[in-house]
Amino acid sequence: MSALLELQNISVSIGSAQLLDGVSLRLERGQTLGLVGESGSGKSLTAMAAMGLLPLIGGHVSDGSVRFDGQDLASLNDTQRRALRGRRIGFVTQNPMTALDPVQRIGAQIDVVSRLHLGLTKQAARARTIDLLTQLRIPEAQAVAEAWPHQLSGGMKQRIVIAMALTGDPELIIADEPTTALDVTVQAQIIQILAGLVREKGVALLLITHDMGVVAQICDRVAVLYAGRLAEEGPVAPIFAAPQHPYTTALINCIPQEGMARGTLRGIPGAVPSARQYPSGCRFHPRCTRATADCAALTPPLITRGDGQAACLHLPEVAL
Ligand SMILES: Nc1ncnc2c1ncn2[C@@H]1O[C@H](COP(=O)(O)OP(=O)(O)OP(=O)(O)O)[C@@H](O)[C@H]1O
Repeated sequence: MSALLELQNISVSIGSAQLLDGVSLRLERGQTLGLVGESGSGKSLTAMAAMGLLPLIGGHVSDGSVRFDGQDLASLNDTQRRALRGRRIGFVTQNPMTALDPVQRIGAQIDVVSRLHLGLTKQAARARTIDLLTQLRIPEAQAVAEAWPHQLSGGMKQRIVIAMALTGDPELIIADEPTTALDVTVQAQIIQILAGLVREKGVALLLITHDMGVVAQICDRVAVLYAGRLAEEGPVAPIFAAPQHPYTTALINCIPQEGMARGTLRGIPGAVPSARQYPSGCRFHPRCTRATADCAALTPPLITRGDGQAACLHLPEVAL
């Protein structure tokens, strides 16, 4: 059976800038794939490519293909692509404020999605809205449906956005840093809600995050992006036990350890280069502790390691 979502060697360009270079991902039904990397590594562009949304920002897939349930997105017209989003693919954005209309009551905003995608009557749509809110353990669902967005907390608003993403009964949910705008205590609840949807409804989840701790908690596989290229990809447990790529190691080392004093959060020295100034060879080499002269000259190919792959000229000798 084909994967639910498959990106095969895609490159993405906006104008003359090539922003993604040969990225491949596979996501099976009922699985969670974490897509990680620092800000600017290409996570959001990958998500937009997966949803066929690149034209919105003037971008396009310049090489490779994006397949959903075996179907090449490039072979669909705009109407078909729109039907796919919202119906079979649900999207949860970073900031619930931008996803909700401040001048419409909550219920009306969710109703409209199921009327549009499922063709439900007004009454049936409202019943479905209440059902979805209840499934997301929102107390007093009736009252919340009558509320305005500004009356709800940030965490509650993000649950509403998740409810909207679920209205079409999607097979895939793409969540782009869904907890960034929320308080730390609420972040864990939202992550648990998403993990629950995978467990209970069997949806596939593409979770974009820069939090490796969350990846370790709920993902089956992880894909590590750096400067528009895949650094490493594979099942979570072996990657955390023995990361192959130095960038993955650096990201794992940034996870705050229990008992660590506040303010001692470690970062990776240096910064992700901008797309117009990608270094030659391995794009991570200027920040890499393992780099040699070769790393500045040669582009490392992706090498299969166990059930995963990593792109480094100096992979550890012992595979997983
Ligand atoms: N519309 C655009 N036009 C030009 N360059 C862009 C555009 N969108 C993104 N980029 C560039 O593409 C690269 C990847 O961006 P992307 O937003 O995918 O990163 P990200 O990993 O999602 O970061 P963040 O965590 O900050 O959302 C960056 O160098 C960014 O500056």
